[in-house]
Amino acid sequence: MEPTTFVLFGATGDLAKRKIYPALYNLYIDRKLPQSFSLVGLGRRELSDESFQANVEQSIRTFSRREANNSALIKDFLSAFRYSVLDIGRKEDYRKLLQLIEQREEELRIPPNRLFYLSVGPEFFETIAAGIEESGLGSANGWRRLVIEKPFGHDLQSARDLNQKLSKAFAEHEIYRIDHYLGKPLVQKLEILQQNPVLNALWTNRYIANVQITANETVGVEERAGYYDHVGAVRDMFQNHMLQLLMMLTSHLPNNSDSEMVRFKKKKVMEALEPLQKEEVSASIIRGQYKAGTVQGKPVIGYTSEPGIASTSMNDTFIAAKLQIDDFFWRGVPFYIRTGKRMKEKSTRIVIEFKELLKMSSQANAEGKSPNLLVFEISPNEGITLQLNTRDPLHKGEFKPIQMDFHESRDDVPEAYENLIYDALHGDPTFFAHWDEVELSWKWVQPILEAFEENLVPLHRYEAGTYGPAESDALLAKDGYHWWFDDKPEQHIKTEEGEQYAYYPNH
Ligand SMILES: NC(=O)C1=CN([C@@H]2O[C@H](COP(=O)(O)OP(=O)(O)OC[C@H]3O[C@@H](n4cnc5c(N)ncnc54)[C@H](OP(=O)(O)O)[C@@H]3O)[C@@H](O)[C@H]2O)C=CC1
Ligand SMILES: O=C1O[C@H](COP(=O)(O)O)[C@@H](O)[C@H](O)[C@H]1O
Repeated sequence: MEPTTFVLFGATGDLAKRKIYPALYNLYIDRKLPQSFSLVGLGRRELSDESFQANVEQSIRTFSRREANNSALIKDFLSAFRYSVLDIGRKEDYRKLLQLIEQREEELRIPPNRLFYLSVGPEFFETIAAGIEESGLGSANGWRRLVIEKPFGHDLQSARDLNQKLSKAFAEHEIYRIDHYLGKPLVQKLEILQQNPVLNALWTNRYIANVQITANETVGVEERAGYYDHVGAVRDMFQNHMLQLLMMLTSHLPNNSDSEMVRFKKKKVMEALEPLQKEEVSASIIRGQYKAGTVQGKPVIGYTSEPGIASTSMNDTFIAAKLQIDDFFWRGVPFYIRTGKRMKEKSTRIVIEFKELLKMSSQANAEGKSPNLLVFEISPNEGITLQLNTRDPLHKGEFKPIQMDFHESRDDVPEAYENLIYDALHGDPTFFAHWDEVELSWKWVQPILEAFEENLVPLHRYEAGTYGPAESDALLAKDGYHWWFDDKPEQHIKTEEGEQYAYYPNH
């Protein structure tokens, strides 16, 4: 890998501490960092290099997925870290930064390949990009890359404005927009899995009845009231992570697709997504907000009682949607997507429900029948399960589902940020959000934002610790479906051999 200087804006912040330093440490342990690697951390706080390194050490000891207990390794890792005070609005600080970076590049005898990572609020993106451009930080004789965090805009117009400003300083191929769901190992596997001939043959409306994409969280608004109350589930999760999962699942990638092909195919999916009209949003979108309840045995307060949230807030903490992709492969297949806070369990998964093509010979035997399902468990556990219908000849040919399971041990699974930082260091944009996708996502979501704003969609209060409002179940029931796995205990069916695990609905 090419020698790199990693320039980290927001080096004293929460994201750096919880995600970026642990990811870099794990890459270092796996020998996946460039041989010549230098990091310059930036923030307004006055820190010496030594105290910055001590903070980074604390972060990796607390948050790294691998134990950080080898002092020699930690010392070597930290030796690459330097700190410089920089106020984003102060031009002279960029010139000072340039001097420091040039000095480090000279010491290490490395070319000026610079990765600028903006782990700061989006209100600073434009000023930083301009500061990099004007100071000469970005015009040396090496490559430069800009890694930015979400949120990318607040709506379609603000996203376009932001993109236009960034593109004054950086070309699209130099911009790496992080969507951490694209870094999750199983999401990355979707690219390859759908090219597998076994799955590829089934990946159409001929065999698939419906697709369900769920990202349920047990946490509430936490300490992020100021941010979350202005974005809600629709902007925080749906416009980015959920639509990215949809694109990754449905893009029909040809074998050996490169990043250009991945982007092209994802864009095609977004273009084929049937648009919503503002007035019709309430027919296919369910908006919810949690009230007090019990999550995993602990009583929790309702959203409007959370610190920093107004008692009159109409913000959405849950959204469920029915989408249709109008193309050759997916026409007629409903895609149900939901995400919410303060739900019963933490679970991100995709369920593919297959059509029942073979009629059961006798109605009696069809009792307990369940469709064939393919389940991608994305987090917290990673796995793939295929549930197939079969009959048990020993028991009057009764229906009996069997499961084929693959599960990854959690210790072996790299964190999303490890994968993404590694790709950015490598210059591989496959798992970053291209502007075309971001713009099309905002465009699709825009009528929902307006309908919410104008209160054209009812806000359903749901009890914390449940699976969201009943209207979310009704959205599927209208089509004769239900959300899979919403009630774990009923997933155990009793057979003569004892209790067996099977995927059963809660009704
Ligand atoms: N935290 C998380 O889990 C996630 C965060 N994000 C995104 O990542 C970004 C960073 O979030 P997070 O780390 O939580 O934020 P924090 O508020 O914890 O940190 C903000 C950082 O920005 C720096 N900063 C703020 N103002 C200035 C300024 N004027 N000049 C120089 N530095 C400044 C702060 O340094 P100092 O105070 O020293 O100046 C600090 O290092 C945001 O865009 C957020 O939306 C995205 C996904 C998850
Ligand atoms: O981007 C975000 O994601 C997290 C959920 O991420 P996960 O990896 O734990 O599934 C969410 O809590 C947060 O509100 C949102 O900003």
